[in-house]
Amino acid sequence: MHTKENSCCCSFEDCKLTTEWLLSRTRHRPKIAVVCGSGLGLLADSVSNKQIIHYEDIPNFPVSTVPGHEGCLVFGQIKGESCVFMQGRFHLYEGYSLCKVTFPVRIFKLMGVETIIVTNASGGLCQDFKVGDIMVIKDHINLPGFAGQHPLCGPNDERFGIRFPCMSDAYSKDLRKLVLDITAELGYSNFVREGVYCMVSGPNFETIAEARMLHILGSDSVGMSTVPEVTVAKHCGLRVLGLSLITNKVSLDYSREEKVNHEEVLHISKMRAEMLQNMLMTFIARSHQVETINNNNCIFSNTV
Ligand SMILES: O=P(O)(O)O[C@@H]1C[C@H](O)[C@@H](CO)O1
Ligand code: HPA
Repeated sequence: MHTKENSCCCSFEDCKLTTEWLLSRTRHRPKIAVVCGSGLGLLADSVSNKQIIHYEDIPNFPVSTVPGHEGCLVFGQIKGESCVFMQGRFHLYEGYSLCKVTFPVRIFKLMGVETIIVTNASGGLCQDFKVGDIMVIKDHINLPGFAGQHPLCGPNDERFGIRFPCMSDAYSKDLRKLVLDITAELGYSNFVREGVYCMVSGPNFETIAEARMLHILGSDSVGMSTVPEVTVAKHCGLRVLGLSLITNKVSLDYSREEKVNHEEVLHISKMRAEMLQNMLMTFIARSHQVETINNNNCIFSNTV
């Protein structure tokens, strides 16, 4: 029987059960995982030798409830590199605990993944950003974490990672450099930026006063995901690349009339997915150029 309720399912044994289930159903052994943000499921289109497994069939996995998040794992290869795409992620505002939201990250680690690429749609706070820009995430602000909504709260299992992980280097400098080199080669530099992503819980978009506050705090973009996944990935020693598509400009000005909505977010994501896909394909093909350092605190690596 698969449990689909929102009980905590993140014990090492639960993760092991799900991992063993997946390993017994696929011959793919991915080294790279990609989390597709809102409307970005198309990123998995270029995968060859595809095998699709629906979340609802996977023991302990949550299911997607948000439009633009399909709800399946896509295993396969990109330019000979074995990868898995999460077409659809989980959010705190859906009612899932952060332990459920980040569950797939630990499964990827147990399956042997070394690098995770986390993508999202976000609102631009930096006044220089334009709709359609792609922001390479260099750092984040974990706003829900400040209020105790943190995926690592609770007993720490040392098999995943240490109690007090360092987050000052959560986004690999080497991977950021590689992706920036690739964007220059592709001629994309005029719409690729670097910046700080701030997570809010959602589900409402920000008030103008909130947006002004986030901007003053040093956030270049704001969204409702990514930070829990990145935190858990760093905790268990995965290398992280974060890419944020700016789908709307967040209003800091009471005189502006535009109003953001989810349909617009999905529309812009779909329009830009091809560019992001080109970046990702080249990045995945060349990611082995960046040496794998086990920056981890985690002692299990492939013990399943
Ligand atoms: O999953 P992501 O972070 O890409 O989704 C963003 C944030 C909300 O879920 C939604 C708002 O339109 O898009
Ligand atoms: N705010 C929060 N999350 C978002 C936004 C935004 O403006 N755009 C896309 N996701």
